[in-house]
Amino acid sequence: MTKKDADLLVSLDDAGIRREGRFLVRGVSFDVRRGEIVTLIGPNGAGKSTSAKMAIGVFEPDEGRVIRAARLKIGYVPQKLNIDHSLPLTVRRLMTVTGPLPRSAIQDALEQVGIAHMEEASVQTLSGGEFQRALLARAIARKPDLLVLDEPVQGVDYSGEIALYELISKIRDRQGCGVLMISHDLHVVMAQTDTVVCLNGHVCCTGTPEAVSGSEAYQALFCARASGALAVYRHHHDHTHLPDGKVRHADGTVTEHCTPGDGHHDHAHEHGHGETSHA
Ligand SMILES: Nc1ncnc2c1ncn2[C@@H]1O[C@H](COP(=O)(O)OP(=O)(O)OP(=O)(O)O)[C@@H](O)[C@H]1O
Repeated sequence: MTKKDADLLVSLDDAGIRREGRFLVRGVSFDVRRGEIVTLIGPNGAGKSTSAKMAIGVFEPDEGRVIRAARLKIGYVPQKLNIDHSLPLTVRRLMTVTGPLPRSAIQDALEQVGIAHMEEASVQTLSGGEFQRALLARAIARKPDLLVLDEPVQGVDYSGEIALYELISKIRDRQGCGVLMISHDLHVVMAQTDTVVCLNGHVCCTGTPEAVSGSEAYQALFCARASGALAVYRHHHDHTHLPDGKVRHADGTVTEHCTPGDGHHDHAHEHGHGETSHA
């Protein structure tokens, strides 16, 4: 990597993907370092999965650059996993479908995610939360440098979501890996995230979520979401997305779209994410 940073795992610099004559995403820049949790948020179709796939090398950028650390080991939890439900598949087998693993590595990974007792269970019988844990175990079993999770809380209830994000944070602490997560929703991931990248076809804003300290603040966050109130995090904007999809710039001009050149305010302000017209 050219960036002089021993902990840097992956770096996207103004990266974009073009398909059929249009950009799915462009102007995407962010870094993931060892020990850091970076969360991509944004509405459906915002380009979160596409950006994550650029980060891990599934897609090569059509513009800009993506650099990865040499010999980077990646553990990936995809958004969807098509499992043929007519075939019996145990959790242990799920762990090894993409390659062999020593039994001790399987057991250690299942233990880390809290389902060691389910090694012989059939995948079809797992609850949503248990299934996500099994996928997580599969991704961490080979001790990746970078763990990439596309919507890790699908099919998981509310308290299960919090438990899963806490688990991901624990895995980061224990394995010292970097984590790139995708979420629809900042509110629940907020407490476990170091950096948030808000996407809407491009990077709208990047920032550090407010530190959530102690159980009281954590509760407040939980209630804030339940009541439809807005979580607060810091970021910088120099343009506003209007409800009709147009973009109002700092100088008051309105354009059909934003451009990768759209930067950020030079002063921080607090912003309720639910209020932006990204969604
Ligand atoms: N291979 C492709 N060819 C053409 N369009 C694509 C391709 N892959 C994705 N898209 C489109 O690119 C846009 C971004 O998709 P992407 O899956 O990255 O969004 P996302 O933010 O992850 O959305 P979601 O929250 O719904 O998963 C969408 O409009 C999608 O339909």
